[in-house]
Amino acid sequence: MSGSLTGAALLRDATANRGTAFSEAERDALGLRGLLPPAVETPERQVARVIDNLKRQASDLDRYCWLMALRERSELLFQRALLDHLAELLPLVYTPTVGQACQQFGRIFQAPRGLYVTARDRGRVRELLRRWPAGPVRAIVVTDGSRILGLGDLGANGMGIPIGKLDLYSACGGIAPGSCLPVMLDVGTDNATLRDDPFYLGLRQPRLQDDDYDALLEEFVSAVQECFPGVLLQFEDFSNRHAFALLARYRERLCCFNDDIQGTGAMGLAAVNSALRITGGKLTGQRLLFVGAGEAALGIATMVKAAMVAQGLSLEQARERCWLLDTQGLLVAGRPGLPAHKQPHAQPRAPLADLEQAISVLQPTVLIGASGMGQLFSQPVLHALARHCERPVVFALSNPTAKAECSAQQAYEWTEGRAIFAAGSPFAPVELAGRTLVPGQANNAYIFPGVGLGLLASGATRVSDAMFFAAAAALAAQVKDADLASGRIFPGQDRLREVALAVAVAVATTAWRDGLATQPRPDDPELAILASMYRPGYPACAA
Ligand SMILES: NC(=O)C1=CN([C@@H]2O[C@H](COP(=O)(O)OP(=O)(O)OC[C@H]3O[C@@H](n4cnc5c(N)ncnc54)[C@H](OP(=O)(O)O)[C@@H]3O)[C@@H](O)[C@H]2O)C=CC1
Ligand SMILES: CC(=O)C(=O)O
Ligand SMILES: [Mg+2]
Repeated sequence: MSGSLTGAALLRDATANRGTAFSEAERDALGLRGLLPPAVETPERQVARVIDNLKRQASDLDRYCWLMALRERSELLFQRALLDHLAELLPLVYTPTVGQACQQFGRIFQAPRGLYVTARDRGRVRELLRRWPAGPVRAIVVTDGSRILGLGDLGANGMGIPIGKLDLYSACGGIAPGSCLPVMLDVGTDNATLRDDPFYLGLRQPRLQDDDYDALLEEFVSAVQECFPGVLLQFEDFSNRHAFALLARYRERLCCFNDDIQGTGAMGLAAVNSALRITGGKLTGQRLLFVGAGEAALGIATMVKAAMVAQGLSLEQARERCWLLDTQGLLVAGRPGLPAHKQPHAQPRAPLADLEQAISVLQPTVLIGASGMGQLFSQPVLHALARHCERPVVFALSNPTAKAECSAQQAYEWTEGRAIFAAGSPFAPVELAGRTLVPGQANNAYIFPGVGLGLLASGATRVSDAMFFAAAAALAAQVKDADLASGRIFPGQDRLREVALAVAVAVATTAWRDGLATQPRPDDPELAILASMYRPGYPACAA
């Protein structure tokens, strides 16, 4: 309960309000009688009303708005509905609808949420952070809005992403919403359409560059360390112009990680390993072709190569099995202007210009799209893949749905139902030749909530690569034979909380093993972490 609030003030406090679930006794003790309709309802009945209302909305964006408005009335009911209907509501608070919400952010804006630190706040960032009213902050998700899903630079509209990611921290990772802080670093936007949009809510100026950008980031991270000691900082949807450099700069300074590089890396490694349980192949025998050579692709390629090396290949041999293609063609050594983050992935061979040619020549067994470009996996591309590979693995990781490199229907149809398909955004099962094929959702949502929980449970001071390998193994171990039998390489979204617990135990165990923890190791880590997880319960009021 929020302090000693009573009466109308209590009903207006979103963190404390339970609406019609206040009991008869609470209504008397808290001065609520007369301010509520007489029915006393169970949380289940309240959630049923939420679902009923959502069904009656005209569009998913309307459903998103309805849920955000609900949260302004009762955070508890919002969280309860999300937890009880995770698979159903995930596509609303997360991809794909959150993408639309970000695009329309200024139009659908109802109430501020989270913290805005802007280019104009140089010199007073600490002051802003100290202004945050909610309880002790344990987890921050921060973006600068420069690469929101596959939608590009959305400036301050990108705030929908940290909000959505933190909803999953609570619903899946069991981290209390009151200790989660979404942050928008508004450094301007290079999206001229947005800057001209009358409803745009961010700074109408070009993005800060170079030293000015770095100085604001430095001030922000220092202020975070000072104001919220021990906090976990997740970098999200920064463009690759800064993402790799920021990770390198800060990973040894505080407990932080980049979800798009590292979280996606762990998810991708687990996804490939799960798919191989269907094909019966070995990781060291695969040839992977990534379309895209940015954060997601390089995050996965780095982890896959390390896993191949751990299984006996030399780094050189592992490198020869992972090919990357970007807007300039295949990543080959000696290509002029290769940025530092791409260099370790370039291959000493003649360039190949296009995807179809690359497939014919390299004959990949695993094709991974992380390009942010919808429909790149055309019919000829998937035909070429299926020609040389009996069970091709096809991951269309780009979000939201319209940016997927192909749909589930296309992946199955164009490979005669032989593909093992998963996508970043959810796709419905596909009926083909009398079979029902169930695509998995290959999204870092299967990793980051558990990583966050494990880091906080162990009080980790730093986030290590070993933690992401442990997270990948824990996720892969959660995949059941029944999932694979339907073609789905990950557990259903309704099991995301269970998955997060398993990932958290693996991450925390790594922190305890490697001397990165500040919290004592409990006798039974799984039981202790489970007990620590937030549940949107309705305890009796201290009346
Ligand atoms: N499913 C999941 O869990 C995740 C999905 N994603 C999604 O992946 C996508 C990419 O994200 P991220 O890696 O961070 O973005 P980046 O901008 O870092 O990388 C995009 C890459 O795609 C390349 N590319 C763009 N168009 C083409 C094309 N036509 N042909 C070949 N390559 C192309 C770019 O080439 P160049 O380098 O030459 O510009 C770049 O290398 C986004 O849609 C995002 O939503 C991201 C993280 C997690
Ligand atoms: C899933 C995710 O992090 C992305 O698409 O950026
Ligand atoms: Mg992201």
